[in-house]
Amino acid sequence: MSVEELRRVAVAGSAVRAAEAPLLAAGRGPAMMRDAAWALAEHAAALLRARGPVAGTTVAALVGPGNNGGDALFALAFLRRRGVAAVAVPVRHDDDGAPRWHAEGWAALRAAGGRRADAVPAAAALVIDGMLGTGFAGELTLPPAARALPRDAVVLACDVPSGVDADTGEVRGEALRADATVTFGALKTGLLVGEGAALAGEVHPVDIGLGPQLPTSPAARLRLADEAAVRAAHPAPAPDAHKYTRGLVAVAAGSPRYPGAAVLSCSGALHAGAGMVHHAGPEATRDRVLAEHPEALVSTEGPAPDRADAWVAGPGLDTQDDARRRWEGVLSALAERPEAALVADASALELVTAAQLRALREAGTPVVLTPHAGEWARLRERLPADGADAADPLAALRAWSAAHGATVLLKGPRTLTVQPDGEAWLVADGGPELAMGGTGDVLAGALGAVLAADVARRSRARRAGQAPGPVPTAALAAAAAWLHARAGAEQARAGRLTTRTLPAALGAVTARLWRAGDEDGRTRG
Ligand SMILES: NC(=O)C1=CN([C@@H]2O[C@H](COP(=O)(O)OP(=O)(O)OC[C@H]3O[C@@H](n4cnc5c(N)ncnc54)[C@H](OP(=O)(O)O)[C@@H]3O)[C@@H](O)[C@H]2O)[C@@H](O)CC1
Ligand SMILES: [K+]
Repeated sequence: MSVEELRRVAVAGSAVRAAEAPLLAAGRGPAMMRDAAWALAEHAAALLRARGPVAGTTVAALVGPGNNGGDALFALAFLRRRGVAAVAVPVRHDDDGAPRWHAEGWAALRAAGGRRADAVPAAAALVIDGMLGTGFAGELTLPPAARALPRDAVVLACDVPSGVDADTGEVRGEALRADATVTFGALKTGLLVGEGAALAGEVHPVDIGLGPQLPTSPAARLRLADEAAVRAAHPAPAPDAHKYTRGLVAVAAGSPRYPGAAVLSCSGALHAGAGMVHHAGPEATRDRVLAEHPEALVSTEGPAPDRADAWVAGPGLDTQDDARRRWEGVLSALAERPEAALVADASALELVTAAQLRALREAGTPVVLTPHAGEWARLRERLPADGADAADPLAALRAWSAAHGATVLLKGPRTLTVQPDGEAWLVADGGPELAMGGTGDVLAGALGAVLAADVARRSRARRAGQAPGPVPTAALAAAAAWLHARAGAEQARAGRLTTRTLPAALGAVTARLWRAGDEDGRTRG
């Protein structure tokens, strides 16, 4: 893994340990620890500098029995040389009361003029959490010194907030919340998902030379969506584009009971760059869609099946009425053009069956299901899969996606997308501004646009005699979620609070993505 990739790819804490093992056996342990401790001290100094002068402050560390504590002790020794009063607080003791901690680390700190104490001094401007790292197993009961920290203490976690499972982000007992985490070797999945994400604060990966040893298989990595990845998944239209080469999105959404969903889904698709949107629905929703978007096509059944590049099905369908008929209509259309993609959202998540997913998989149709947490729980209950009830959110998604052959986009403040071969993406940019009715309808539409553009590009490549390769469904879904999250942030910045203006913000974000790509001289799709 390149240093650049270290910022964009996370692996399990246990994978980092496995990568360290051969280097430890080769005697590189002390050098790696020095690199880790140096980086930890640099980040600590940066945190102090943000608040005032570094020299003259007090920094304390809670120090555990293993190498995590060793990192913290060496970091204190480095800080001591910058004029910091460095205090080590051991949290484990032998029967005779002596601290159980990294002996060389303590020797280095003592030689640098640091001291030991039983509790974090009230004067500490910063507390380093060096209690437990990747060697943690089971559950943690916080030691008294950690429990006694003032609520407003600034905490910098060494590698992992103690008590967090670095593989899964689970906290089984107690854990210490951090303001920031400096993590060594690679970003660790447990810092980005589950409770770990909420406890780690800002996460800073540090290269300690493990790159070539880290796993490369998609199922062992979690990739972070960023602008470059999103532009690669959803590039600007080619200069010779016309409306069909940009992708036609068919939208089976909305009902007389929930007409707004049709409008919002169509808006989402149009503002994320669809060449054409065709709304399939009853008169009541068709009229509303046309009133908002005169450029949309509307009909009862949707476009001719060979025309649609992606179907968006589910938002605002009325399960009391004709939702099932409309859903089955979408599946029949897809059966006639299996290379078109399907977004199953909202009501479609209640309707879809295991047999339908199997048929879609066998036909080669890219499928993205878009549950939020509640819908995800119901989906797993209704359509079980071995391993899909794991407490580890990523493992559960991977198990379900592999079993049912569909990509899942799990919505939340941190959205995860996982495809059947285990490739997984994280979109960490979402904020509370998107926790509102209707934002999911916009996302479903945007996802339709991103998938349709990809399907249209592939059709063009096939016509040109090229083999376009497998559909990177999880990356495409992450791209849509990223655009949507950025649109939410844009809304918040502009002081707008209703979902009605979200599609326009999405349009601005998409246009900016494409314009910046032009300026970078990147190729077009
Ligand atoms: N090796 C290197 O050169 C490098 C290592 N690096 C650093 O080392 C860290 C990993 O170090 P590590 O393997 O020593 O494990 P670590 O996280 O310190 O904890 C182990 C101790 O925890 C204890 N313990 C376990 N569970 C517990 C529980 N539930 N409740 C209470 N205690 C529990 C257990 O003690 P036991 O209970 O078994 O007596 C064991 O002794 C890694 O995160 C990174 O910071 C980097 O600097 C890169 C170079
Ligand atoms: K720690």
